[in-house]
Amino acid sequence: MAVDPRRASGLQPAALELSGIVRSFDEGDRQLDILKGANLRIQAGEMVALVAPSGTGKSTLLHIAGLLERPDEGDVFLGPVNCSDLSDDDRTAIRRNDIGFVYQFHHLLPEFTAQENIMMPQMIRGLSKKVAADRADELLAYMRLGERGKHRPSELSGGEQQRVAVARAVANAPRILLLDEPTGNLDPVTATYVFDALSALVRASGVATLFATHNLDLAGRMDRAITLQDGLVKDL
Ligand SMILES: Nc1ncnc2c1ncn2[C@@H]1O[C@H](COP(=O)(O)OP(=O)(O)OP(=O)(O)O)[C@@H](O)[C@H]1O
Repeated sequence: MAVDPRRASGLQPAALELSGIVRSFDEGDRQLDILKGANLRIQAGEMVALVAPSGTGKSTLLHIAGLLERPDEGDVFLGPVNCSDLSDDDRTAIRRNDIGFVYQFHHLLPEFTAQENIMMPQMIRGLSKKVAADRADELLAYMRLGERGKHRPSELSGGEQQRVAVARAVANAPRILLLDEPTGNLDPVTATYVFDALSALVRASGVATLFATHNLDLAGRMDRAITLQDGLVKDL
């Protein structure tokens, strides 16, 4: 795997670093320049809120950080590894093993129970059913969902579904956790409850977390908040 020599020596690398990210989209006869050299560093165990108006590029930044898209220019480092140099197969392996995603809508598999949904990414990784089930039960208990493991998503409340989605995202103990409006569909009390459970998990696991939200109360409870302005990351 490609290790960038500039990162392998000297200062401890950030868990996630975006460097000079440029991304544009063609819209008919004009070009939308969404990211124009964005830089961002997140340390292990750090929780960073991304708060910016609709259409400024939050999802685009998360997709690039999560190796779902390649930028037009710039580099994404996970620790010392420059992911820009990697093949699509290597990027997929990193995405599966080292990065967790949570979206506004839970995207749980409807025909499987909460426990099975949390087992799924572990079994795709090659862990045994027993190991995956034990880890799922541990995460369900951590998210205070111990009684809900055998329920299907349709039998859970919105807040419970999102807590299962968080548990699934961290099932493989990722180094990076990316959340795109995970509480956007929840009432404020439930959003706070989901956030509290997530935040305890982040603190306990040391995962580097980037959390896009419009909820300023939640943003204020994270280590720091950033925004996107004119295609660049700025402190909020
Ligand atoms: N694949 C694409 N093709 C063309 N335009 C795109 C594509 N992806 C995003 N865009 C455009 O880029 C801009 C930024 O989109 P993005 O989804 O990143 O914004 P956002 O800040 O996450 O917005 P929201 O808060 O509404 O989810 C929007 O104008 C969007 O229409």
